[in-house]
Amino acid sequence: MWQARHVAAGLTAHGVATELVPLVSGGDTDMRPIDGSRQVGLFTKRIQQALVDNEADIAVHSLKDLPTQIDERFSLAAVPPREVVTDCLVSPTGIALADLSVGARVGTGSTRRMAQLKSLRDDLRVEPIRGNVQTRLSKLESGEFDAIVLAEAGLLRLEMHDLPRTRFSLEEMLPAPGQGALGIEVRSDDAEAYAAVNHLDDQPTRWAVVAERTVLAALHGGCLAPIAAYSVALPTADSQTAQLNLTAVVMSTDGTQRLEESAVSSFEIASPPSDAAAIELGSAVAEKLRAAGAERLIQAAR
Ligand SMILES: NCc1[nH]cc(CCC(=O)O)c1CC(=O)O
Repeated sequence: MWQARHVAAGLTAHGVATELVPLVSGGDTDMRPIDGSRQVGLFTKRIQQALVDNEADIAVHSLKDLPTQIDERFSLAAVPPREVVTDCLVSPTGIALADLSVGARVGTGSTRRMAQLKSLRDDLRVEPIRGNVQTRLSKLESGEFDAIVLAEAGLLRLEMHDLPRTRFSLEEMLPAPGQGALGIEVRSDDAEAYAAVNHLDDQPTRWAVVAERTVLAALHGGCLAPIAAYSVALPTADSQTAQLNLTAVVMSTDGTQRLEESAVSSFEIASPPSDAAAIELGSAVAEKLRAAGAERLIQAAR
C-alpha cells in the first residue's frame, strides 16, 4: 500500500489523477514453507491479474519480487529512484550479528540470506520465517527468534525508523537482485498508462536493476537460489557516457562455498537510452559465475 501510494503521489504531482485499488497478495497470506513451484510471483501475480481484469491500469511491485521471466502481456513502464539496498539484522536490542549469543535463532526464508549468515557465523540456527514484514516482526516479538533479517528499504517505507536494527555492509550481505527498487507495470497495449508513468523512470536505477536481474535470469536462478547481485551506475564527467558496476555472488546454502564475480562497463548513452549495455554486463558476470561452477551450487540448493 505504501508503494502504491508513493507512486500515486508521484503521478498526482504530474497532474495524473489516480485511484488506489487495494489488493491482498499470496505473499501476505501464504504461511506454508517456501516452495519454488508454487511461489514464483507470490507477491506479484495478484497485482498483475488486476491489470488483466481491468481492475487497475498500473501495477506497483517490489522489483525484487517480480519474476525475471518476461510476460508479454505486461511492460515495465518505470523503475523509480532506488531506496537503500542493504539488508539489516532486526532484534529486540538492535545488536550487530557478531554480538548475538552462540547458537542464536535467526529467522529468514531466503537461501541468499541464510548462506551469507552461515558464512559469517556458522553457529547460528537459521530457521525459516514467512509472511509480510508485520507478520515477521510479530514472530520476533513473541520470542520465536532472537533476530530476523529484513530489507532496510521495506522498513523505511513502513516508517519504522525507530525499530532497533543494524545494517549489514554490502561485503557482509550482498542484496537480492532488484532489492530496494520498485517496478511499475502496465498492460503492454496501454500506451496511455505507459506515458502516464514513464516519467517516474530513473535511468541509473533501471540500468542497475536490469544488470542484476540479467544475472538471475541467465543462471536460471528463480526466487529460491542463493544468488545476490548489486549494481550501481556511477556518474561520469560528461553526460554522454555512463559507467555501470556489477558484483554478483552465488553460494552454497550452508555458506561454505562462495563464488563472486564483478565487471564494469563504460558505455555511450544512446538516445533514447537503451538497456543493452546493462544486459551485456549482466550476461558477462553470469558467464563468469557459470565458468566458476555456479550451476552446481544452484542445483544443490533446489
Ligand atoms: N519478499 C518480500 C519483500 N519484497 C520486498 C521487500 C523489501 C523491500 C524491497 O526490497 O524493495 C520484502 C521484505 C524483505 O525482504 O524484507
